[in-house]
Amino acid sequence: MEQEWALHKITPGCGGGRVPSQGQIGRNIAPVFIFSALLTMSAPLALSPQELEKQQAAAAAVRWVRDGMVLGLGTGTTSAHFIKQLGERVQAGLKVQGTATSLASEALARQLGIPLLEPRRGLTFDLAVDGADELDGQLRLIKGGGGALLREKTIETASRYLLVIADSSKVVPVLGRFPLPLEVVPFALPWVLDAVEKLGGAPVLRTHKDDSASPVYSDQRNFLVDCHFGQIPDAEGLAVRLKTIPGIVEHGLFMGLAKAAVVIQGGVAQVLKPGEAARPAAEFDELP
Ligand SMILES: O=C[C@H](O)[C@H](O)[C@H](O)COP(=O)(O)O
Repeated sequence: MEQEWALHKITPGCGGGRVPSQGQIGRNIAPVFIFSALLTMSAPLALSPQELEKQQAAAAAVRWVRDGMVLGLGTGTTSAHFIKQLGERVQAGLKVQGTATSLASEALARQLGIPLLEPRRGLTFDLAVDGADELDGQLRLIKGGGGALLREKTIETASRYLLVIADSSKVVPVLGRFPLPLEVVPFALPWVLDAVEKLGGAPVLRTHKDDSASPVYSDQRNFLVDCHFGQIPDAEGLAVRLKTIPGIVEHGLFMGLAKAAVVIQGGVAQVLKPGEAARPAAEFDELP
């Protein structure tokens, strides 16, 4: 299925192999529907400690959404918690509109009754809320573990405020533990792999977990390549070099975009801002 990646995440440091984040799910079943069903089942599901942290970060963020906001809706498991909680507020009367950063998030938002806006000239966003695969103290991000990096960077560049929501595992001193995702035009793949190796990376074409001959496609029908660079001390420099390689449509380094992050630390939702000490999210009545 085209959207299978929505429930699969690559595992840091293991050659781009991916694990289902909702258990073993058959490839022939649309994951959006499974995920939606899980979110709407009446019997409460036991969430793992990590899922509870994601839910907690999402709850802190949804508290700052106000009537009239135009929202960018992120992709991934943490964003799905946010969309679900936003949907509850919309059902309770909150007036917002949004554009989703993936077909999976769009389907979830639509199912929950969140009004959606199509891409158009001049459309900007008051607030984008999205997860991340890694973030450092300057709020540099690695994103794209769910394959949505191109739409995410597009929407988040058009947003006045990007708020990252993340569980405690996502904060790192230096980016690079998580392999850097690239979206690559299929024709260009061999030369992109050569060029990334010359930059010191170990690129791996993302394939389906149960069929390593079958590449994962992005929503744009491009390939996804996960690049192990080890620590990335000069993320800005690497981003510039990746942009010069023909066939790389986008890379998963997001710099200078996030205004703040809500991260769970010691069980408490903390606000991180670039280069500042953490403060409890509960101290902020409005966006930090
Ligand atoms: O392409 C996917 C996105 O960049 C996600 O926001 C990122 O992978 C984090 O996902 P999760 O919240 O599932 O850890």
